[in-house]
Amino acid sequence: MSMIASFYNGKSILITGATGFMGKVLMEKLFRTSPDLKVIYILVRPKAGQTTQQRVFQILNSKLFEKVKEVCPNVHEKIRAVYADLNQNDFAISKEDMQELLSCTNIVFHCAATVRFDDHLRHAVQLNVTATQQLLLMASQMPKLEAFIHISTAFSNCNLTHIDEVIYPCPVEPKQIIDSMEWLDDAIIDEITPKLIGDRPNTYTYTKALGEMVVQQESGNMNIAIIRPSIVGATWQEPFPGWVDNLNGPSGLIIAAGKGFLRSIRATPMAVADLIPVDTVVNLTLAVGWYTAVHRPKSTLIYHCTSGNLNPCNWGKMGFQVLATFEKVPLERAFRRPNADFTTNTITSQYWNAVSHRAPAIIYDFYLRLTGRKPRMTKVMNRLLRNVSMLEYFVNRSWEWSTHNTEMLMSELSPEDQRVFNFDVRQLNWLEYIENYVLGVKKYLLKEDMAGIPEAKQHLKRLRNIHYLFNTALFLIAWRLLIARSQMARNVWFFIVSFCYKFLSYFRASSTLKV
Ligand SMILES: CCCCCCCCCCCCCCCCCCCCCCCC(=O)SCCNC(=O)CCNC(=O)[C@H](O)C(C)(C)COP(=O)(O)OP(=O)(O)OC[C@H]1O[C@@H](n2cnc3c(N)ncnc32)[C@H](O)[C@@H]1OP(=O)(O)O
Ligand SMILES: NC(=O)C1=CN([C@@H]2O[C@H](COP(=O)(O)OP(=O)(O)OC[C@H]3O[C@@H](n4cnc5c(N)ncnc54)[C@H](OP(=O)(O)O)[C@@H]3O)[C@@H](O)[C@H]2O)C=CC1
Repeated sequence: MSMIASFYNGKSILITGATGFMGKVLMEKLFRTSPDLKVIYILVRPKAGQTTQQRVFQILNSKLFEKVKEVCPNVHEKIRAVYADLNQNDFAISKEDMQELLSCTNIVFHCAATVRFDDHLRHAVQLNVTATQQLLLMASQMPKLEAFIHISTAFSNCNLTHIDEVIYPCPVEPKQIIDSMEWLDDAIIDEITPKLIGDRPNTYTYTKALGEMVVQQESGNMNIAIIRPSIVGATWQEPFPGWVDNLNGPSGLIIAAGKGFLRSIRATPMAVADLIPVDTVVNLTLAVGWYTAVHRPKSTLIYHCTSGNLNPCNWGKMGFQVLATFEKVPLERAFRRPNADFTTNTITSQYWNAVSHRAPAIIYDFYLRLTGRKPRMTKVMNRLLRNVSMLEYFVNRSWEWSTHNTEMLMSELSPEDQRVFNFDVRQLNWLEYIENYVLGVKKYLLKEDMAGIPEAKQHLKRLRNIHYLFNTALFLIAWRLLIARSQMARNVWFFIVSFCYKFLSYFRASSTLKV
């Protein structure tokens, strides 16, 4: 019997961010491996016209939870959706709910965050720093609390190249930042944001670093641990390979590439692509929850959940495998044939953006106008290129994360726990994982039917013919313009034509002689 699984049985667990990518996989695994847990409280806000209950209902009835229903048929009764908005004071939780949470919770998993790179500093601080502080305050009033697990990111210190499992302080104290956000207006915040984030690329990584400082400062005598995953990707094994449901990280780029919108990127092919499957992160998180509660380490331990130092893969290999999978399993209704040119040079990248991205969009919009439709491709392309430029920082650098605590924890697990809560990324076969990732993007994210593959392949053949036709026409027009203007070009042209004529005459004569 798994020690970790039995540890969670009978427990009341509080999860923030349970409606997010990682939160859903965390809940799924908990219910599947510890079906006798007491209750999972999740802090949920209404969203997109759905009440909190409707959101939970939708999650529990999704494909991800199919296996859970077999092992835990009463899963609906074991999940308690608590109305909460982490942007509000006391999270806008009702008094009764708060009372129940404070008196019953044994373990807290804090996953909620804003992961947008371009979020306004005020909002990013509110969610990634202030809400973390408030949640810690709540946790400190929980008499039955055994462990508080905070999910951070391996990129919270991406301004460094070698990162240890320690907290690196930011120059300005989080408390000062929180206070200043209350009285500074947006214009001033915009002005000071670049100075505050310093050599970090965005408000996300900066506020996640501040969040870690808050955890350290407010830990009191609670058992706390911090997990730092790198770029979280689709599931590797559980509950089935390739599950993914949002566009963050590489998923959005995989779609953009598969649909032929994005055909080149400023990326370093040899740079380490530090991807980590979401089920690996969840397994480590549950193991850390158990270890922190049972072994009560004296200080707050930080666990890097990364792949680069144990089983490195690079962006070049990843891009190649993504394309190879699209050869076999193309996406439907592609705009152009998929391609992946990686360039490290800014000028070359701008050239490809003009030729490979903007020009086809303009031509397509022209065609839409001609056929009486509203042009839209240029707008889509500009937005895509803006979003891609935000990711470029991460695909042109390599980082080294030490993983002593993660490896120590692995060695502490029984063979059964190492199997059930496997986070040993050395066993990951990248080519297989990427292929499943691409298939998962097609099936679970785009909801495309596998029966449509022959039609998708046919469509790509048509696109290839259009491409050849277009290039031939372009060449002929360019050549015609050139020979109209240059004597030299005319001489070359007559030389080629007479050479071809002589060659053909000789060929015909020699074949006649043979007969
Ligand atoms: C040559 C081609 C190369 C490709 C080859 C194949 C690819 C494989 C090789 C890959 C090479 C490159 C891979 C790059 C990987 C990048 C790594 C990223 C590094 C992460 C490091 C940090 C890790 C973390 O800790 S954080 C988690 C990651 N966070 C993110 O990824 C956030 C990034 N996203 C954003 O910041 C924003 O979403 C942004 C700026 C990209 C988009 O903002 P924008 O304002 O343009 O859009 P929205 O208005 O927000 O949305 C428009 C529309 O889309 C819907 N939507 C947005 N996000 C999501 C989502 N995550 N899931 C689902 N839907 C989403 C949104 O609802 C809107 O829909 P509407 O219907 O219009 O409302
Ligand atoms: N994805 C990645 O590549 C990585 C993620 N991480 C970290 O992992 C954690 C989980 O990330 P991930 O699952 O990918 O992120 P998602 O964006 O998928 O999920 C974020 C979660 O936070 C919730 N949330 C956001 N704002 C509020 C609010 N005001 N009130 C209540 N809930 C709110 C969201 O709820 P709602 O559904 O209502 O919006 C959602 O459940 C984060 O801490 C992130 O920093 C770390 C490294 C990489």
